[in-house]
Amino acid sequence: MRFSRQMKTVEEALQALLDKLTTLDEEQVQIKEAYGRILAHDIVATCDMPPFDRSPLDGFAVRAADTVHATVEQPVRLRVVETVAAGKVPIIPLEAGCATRIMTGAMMPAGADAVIMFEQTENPGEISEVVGVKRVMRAGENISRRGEEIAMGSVVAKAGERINAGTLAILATFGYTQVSVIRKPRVGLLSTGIELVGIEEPLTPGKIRNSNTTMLSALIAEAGGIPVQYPVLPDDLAGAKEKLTAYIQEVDMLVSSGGVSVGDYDVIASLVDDPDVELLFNRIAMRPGSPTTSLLLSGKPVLALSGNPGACFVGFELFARPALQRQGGQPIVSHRSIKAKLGISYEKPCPYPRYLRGRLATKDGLLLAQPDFNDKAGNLGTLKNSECLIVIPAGGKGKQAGELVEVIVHAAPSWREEV
Ligand SMILES: Nc1nc2c(c(=O)[nH]1)N[C@H]1C(S)=C(S)[C@@H](COP(=O)(O)OP(=O)(O)OC[C@H]3O[C@@H](n4cnc5c(N)ncnc54)[C@H](O)[C@@H]3O)O[C@H]1N2
Ligand code: MOO
Repeated sequence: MRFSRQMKTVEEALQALLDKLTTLDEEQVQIKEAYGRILAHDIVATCDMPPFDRSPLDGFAVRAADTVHATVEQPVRLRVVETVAAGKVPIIPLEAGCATRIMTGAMMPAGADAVIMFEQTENPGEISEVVGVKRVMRAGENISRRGEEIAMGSVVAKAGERINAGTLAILATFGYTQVSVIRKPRVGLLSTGIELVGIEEPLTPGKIRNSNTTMLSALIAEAGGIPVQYPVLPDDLAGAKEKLTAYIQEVDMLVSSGGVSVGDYDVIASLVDDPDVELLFNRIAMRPGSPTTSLLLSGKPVLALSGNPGACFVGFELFARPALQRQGGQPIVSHRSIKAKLGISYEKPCPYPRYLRGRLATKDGLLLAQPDFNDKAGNLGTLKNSECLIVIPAGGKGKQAGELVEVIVHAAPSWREEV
């Protein structure tokens, strides 16, 4: 059975997983802790912005009608009745022949309908009881009107958006001290295999250090989840299943690495025929990571990635990140691929689509996708350089430099310029 199961395409497998996932519930966080979180609801403006008519300049609030004869040679002289600083309320309504000295951000006095900047008046550096206006003003000129940017009640940020510095400026301006966000998915992390030793342990023959758990913890945190690390799974099926069943009660998803192929000690693989699990997929038409498996245990998802670090990384990007995005209420980023020109020919034949790690670069202003040739599934030295997955379609020919390829961007591109 384990050797004959039908393969799903990457798209079919991802859909099968996403179909089983729902967005988690919401929680309230203080605005100080909200950076990077996902909004659970639309945010509405609680007042107009600006909240009052204000001056965008340091200058004089005037009545435009008073300035119709003003010229540089013959300025119109107005009596200065008051000075208004930002934060103060003007008390003297402006009458004909008068002006109010006004600072940037200060409230407009009643009766004024324009602001002239200091630089367009006589003796701009001087504080005097009379101001000489050197040009004609239009009614409404240089006034930021109440609500001109944002009207009270309008939606200023949408559910599902990630809170960034700009969102925080909006929340602060509208007086939100707390905000409802989607709870972060708790992701249990497991690895399998008695060859694995801890980072601090010495290497003895046959052993390697467990690098996947540390790598996956970072990827989970980066994707908005909370990694919860569990001990390496025992390599007997009954023991492993018991542990998995206990761990999954404490988290929203389990992600494991290793033990999914057809080896004698592949405990996750042995679970796929278990009547207590609902198998979503097992073996995918892709390279690397074809043994990637997913199943539901106690109704919650287990995503079993390949043990090979390169395949584990690619499997995370293609399946775990979208799954976390779905649970975390975010848009599914891998559904949006872009097209770029392949920078270097990739001619390795492959019966399945190949997801090459790579990076985005520019040459003469054009976008290039540069594959990483150190792409054996067991290699890990260049995982740190990956910012995208370049899709090479199945078939014997691969793709030539300059051909358009599909690219799934998973990290902020560095846009290095190729020379
Ligand atoms: N007869 C077959 N053998 C294999 C097949 C196959 O189809 N038929 N598929 C190969 C492919 S493709 C892959 S990928 C691997 C997947 O193996 P598993 O996911 O079961 O992983 P393991 O066998 O446990 O380990 C593979 C490799 O990765 C190392 N590893 C495991 N865990 C970690 C970790 N946490 N940190 C660092 N490195 C880890 C492990 O020592 C192995 O070297 O199977 C092929 N075989
Ligand atoms: O997933 Mo295995 O990498 O496909 O080598």
